[in-house]
Amino acid sequence: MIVAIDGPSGTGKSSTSKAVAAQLGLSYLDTGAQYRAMTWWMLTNGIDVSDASEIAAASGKPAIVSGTDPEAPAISADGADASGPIRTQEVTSAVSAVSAVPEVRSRITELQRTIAAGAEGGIVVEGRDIGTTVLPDADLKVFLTASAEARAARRSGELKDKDGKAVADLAATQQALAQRDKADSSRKASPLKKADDAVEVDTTELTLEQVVECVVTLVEQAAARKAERLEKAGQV
Ligand SMILES: Nc1ncnc2c1ncn2[C@@H]1O[C@H](COP(=O)(O)OP(=O)(O)OP(=O)(O)O)[C@@H](O)[C@H]1O
Ligand SMILES: Nc1ccn([C@@H]2O[C@H](COP(=O)(O)O)[C@@H](O)[C@H]2O)c(=O)n1
Repeated sequence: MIVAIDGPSGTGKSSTSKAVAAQLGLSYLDTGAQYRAMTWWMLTNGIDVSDASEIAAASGKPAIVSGTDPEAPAISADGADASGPIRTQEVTSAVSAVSAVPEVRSRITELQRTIAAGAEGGIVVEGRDIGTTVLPDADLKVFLTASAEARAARRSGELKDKDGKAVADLAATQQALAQRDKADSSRKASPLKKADDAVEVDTTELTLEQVVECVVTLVEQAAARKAERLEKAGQV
């Protein structure tokens, strides 16, 4: 089973994909982490991330390696653990500019296809263009959405001070999410977009557990349809 989960920022792609993969014994690939690792490597290696030609020229240099265990996702750039640094504000602010460069996308798309092809027991791949470009023949495509307010509340709820009090400014968080979505949806190369054959799940009013249950059911139904098709074709 190849499952593609796409959607805008903060809709629950990572949390849902990890939980679905863990529950169904599938591998898991966080493609946003790959773009973030490329961005982190560029920032720490003196690449001017406002210059698309400099980004393009450097895009083939770092070795980006992703783990696919949903219980322990891992990402490294040139052998250095990138899982902490890729979540900094500096990387989040620069990643859309880096990921818009076609040379970056073709390099990372190739990595993603190689990983998906090697995942013998099946894989859940989450990102922005998995159903449209990276894995257009996925067995199931899901497009997660949620209102701008719900997404901002979820994201700002993650940032707490030492006493556990939320510290993020909700309006600023909402604006930052909107800006990133606009950049990701309006770029020329493989923009964020729902695939025509994707199932849209609006998570605004759902708990994470309900979203996971819904996607697990969709995967099971897609697996049953695939088994039936293969049986009819005499391949099992
Ligand atoms: N249905 C839900 N209800 C409430 N909170 C949720 C729900 N789904 C996810 N969350 C929470 O929202 C936050 C964002 O989720 P997550 O990181 O999975 O989103 P994402 O779509 O992968 O975001 P990004 O694209 O920015 O990486 C997390 O704190 C997560 O626990
Ligand atoms: N398939 C993808 C996945 C991600 N991106 C870019 O990476 C950024 C970070 O993604 P997160 O899911 O970790 O927030 C995202 O804003 C995109 O710019 C992408 O282009 N394609």
